[in-house]
Amino acid sequence: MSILPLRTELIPFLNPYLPASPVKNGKVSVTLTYAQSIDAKISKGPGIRTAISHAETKSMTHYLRYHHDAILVGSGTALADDPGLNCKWVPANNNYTKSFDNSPRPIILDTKQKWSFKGSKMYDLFMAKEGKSPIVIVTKAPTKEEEYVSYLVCPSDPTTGYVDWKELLQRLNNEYGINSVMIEGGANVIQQLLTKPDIVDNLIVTIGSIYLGKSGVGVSPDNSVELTDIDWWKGTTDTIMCARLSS
Ligand SMILES: NC(=O)c1ccc[n+]([C@@H]2O[C@H](COP(=O)([O-])OP(=O)(O)OC[C@H]3O[C@@H](n4cnc5c(N)ncnc54)[C@H](O)[C@@H]3O)[C@@H](O)[C@H]2O)c1
Ligand SMILES: Nc1nc(=O)c(N)c(NC[C@H](O)[C@H](O)[C@H](O)COP(=O)(O)O)[nH]1
Repeated sequence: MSILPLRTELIPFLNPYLPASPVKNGKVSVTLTYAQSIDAKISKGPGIRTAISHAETKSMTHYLRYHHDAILVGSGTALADDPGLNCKWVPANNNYTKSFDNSPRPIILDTKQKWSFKGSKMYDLFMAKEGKSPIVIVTKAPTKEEEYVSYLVCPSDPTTGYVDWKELLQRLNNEYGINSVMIEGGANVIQQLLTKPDIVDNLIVTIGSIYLGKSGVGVSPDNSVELTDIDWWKGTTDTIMCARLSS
């Protein structure tokens, strides 16, 4: 399925929030982005793929993907949404460029190896040369290894079971040459990162005109979080907020 043309005013609006090039102080540039309802839910319920945003802001997502080396989601999102994580946006006057070249490298945080590449939308796109193959983050040597998948073993904190974001990003930079990562969810990943201004460089939130109700999956950080460098764009049914987490 193709995407709507990008609304032209989104280009100057997003420009200050795109990854720094070249990277600043050797730090991998991280963009945290997601779509939420008016009541701060990102899906109708656990594991339910839910359309929140208008097609014009979906095009923005693909434009953002074009500007990042990699795109990361948690295993919950990979399992619930079966996302393609490729890039369908092409620069104007460039009919030649292929989705494969423009697409970021998918990264799946799948410490328990619950997700399979084979049979996924990502796999079909990779086979059609319209998307890249994933890097799967595991915490110990993988119990099964799939063809075309790269496994990155990152030790985890024994109490939380989580890998350390700084270390993970450093390894992605050192071992895969990744300088920028767009993080698209889901709830668990977003919650962690909303309180990490040292990791997240830019925050881009789409707010759709819908309430998803009490059984929806919400995102709300453990502590209050202040934002800086705030800007808003208003589309047909959505608004987009770009900001930075205050440190
Ligand atoms: N509206 C949106 O923009 C949007 C975006 C993405 C997902 N979603 C929705 O979010 C829901 C999924 O969210 P979720 O919270 O269940 O799952 P998630 O995608 O946040 O994945 C959580 C899993 O990722 C792994 N993980 C997370 N942080 C880790 C860390 N630091 N170290 C190691 N492993 C880590 C763990 O295995 C954890 O169980 C789905 O309903 C999906 O539709 C919505
Ligand atoms: N921008 C946006 N609007 C939404 O309404 C929504 N539900 C998501 N959700 C993000 C989530 O990660 C999705 O799974 C991927 O956006 C799907 O990605 P593909 O199009 O398959 O590549 N993102």
